[in-house]
Amino acid sequence: ATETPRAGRSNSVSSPPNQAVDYAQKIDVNPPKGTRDFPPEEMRLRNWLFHNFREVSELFGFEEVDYPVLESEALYIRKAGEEIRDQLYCFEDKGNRRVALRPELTPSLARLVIQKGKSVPLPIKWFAIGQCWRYERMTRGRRREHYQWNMDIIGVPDVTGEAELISSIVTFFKRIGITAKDVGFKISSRKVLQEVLSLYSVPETSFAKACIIIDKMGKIPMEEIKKELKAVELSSDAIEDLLQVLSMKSLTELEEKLGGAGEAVRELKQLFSLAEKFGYSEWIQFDASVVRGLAYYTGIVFEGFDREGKLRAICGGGRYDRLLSTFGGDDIPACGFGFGDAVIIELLKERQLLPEVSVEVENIVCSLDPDLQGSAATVATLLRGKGQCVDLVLENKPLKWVFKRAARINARRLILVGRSEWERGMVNVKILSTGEQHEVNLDDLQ
Ligand SMILES: Nc1ccc(Br)nc1
Repeated sequence: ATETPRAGRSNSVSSPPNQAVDYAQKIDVNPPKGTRDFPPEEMRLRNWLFHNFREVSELFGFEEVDYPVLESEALYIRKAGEEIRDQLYCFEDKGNRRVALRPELTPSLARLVIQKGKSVPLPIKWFAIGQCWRYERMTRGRRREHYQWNMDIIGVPDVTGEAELISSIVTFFKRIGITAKDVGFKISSRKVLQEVLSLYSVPETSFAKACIIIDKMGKIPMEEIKKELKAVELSSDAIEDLLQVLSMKSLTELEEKLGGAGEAVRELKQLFSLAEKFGYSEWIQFDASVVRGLAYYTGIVFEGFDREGKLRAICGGGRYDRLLSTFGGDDIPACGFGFGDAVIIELLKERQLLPEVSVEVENIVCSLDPDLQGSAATVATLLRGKGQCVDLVLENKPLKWVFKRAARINARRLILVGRSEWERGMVNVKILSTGEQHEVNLDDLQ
């Protein structure tokens, strides 16, 4: 007898032939398109990743929060042409409410901060790990859900906020074995765009739209970028100037263009200076082409990238000083980032850095005599009471089957409850790695 893995569970208890059964249509056992199951091995890897997200967040003094995966659609109705808006997983519920599966966590955070109002003193430092959704035409075969780790600082206007957030991500990367040779952060500021466009009479409403268009650089042809920028009322001169600035990779170059008096250059210089103090200068670089694809960013923006250039952005974030006021809240400065659960795993695979997350159980307990099943339960409960993990064999199985299961679950010890030993208050303990076996008095078992 072996512990036979079964492709799909056959109906072990067959219904009696004369009983009418409704032959339900065989269901599709795969999860909905674009979504994932997390069977044990994948769940252990996910738990390992989230454990590291949590450990770093707590190391930085952040408190964990969460919000409903279902939110009012109104949280996401932004008119800047964002992909996140086009792919909103939204519908009308049975109460005729327009609702959406959250595509990101930041609007929920803004909603909760406003709800809490003065009852939560500033600065707020919250983190969350939540599943986010998009309705993507499956033609592109991309996922429709992912888990995002977010850290946000509300109420700190200085770039010390952004510097702290980048430090937390660097700390995370170091914890899991990623170095500055593997990844870096491209850093810029939307104030660069703002200061260039301020040289031209560009309507205020064009700014966010222009950012979303520019974020598509490298993803769609440059001619299309220019066409879309013209459509949001940027003149040809403004576009040429903008594209020239966006190609800049040095703060010196930027300062020559914008001068040193503006906020954009001053804040970026301050951030790079703080990076020295935090000790992560080798991880960051100025790159004016970084604007990120969310309309609400107003200042510093950054994204983590893999230096081999094979993968999509690993994480991204920035300052969003206007989001709370656009939701009717006070004018409170804020910054934060989002870090998805997919690209990082691809990167770890690429770098052979995936952790060993095998299942490990301290004890497997079984009785060889059907009359001693209860005694085995007593032994299991005694060990569990001492904090020991026990896999209790719940049916009368041959020893060969027990050994096979013990090997599969990586059990360290096999506790055998046999009649003659039990009558003497003893059990048989076998160390499975060495085969060493000895009798132990139940009172001494630990
Ligand atoms: N916003 C968002 C949601 C879900 C996935 Br997968 N990617 C991006």
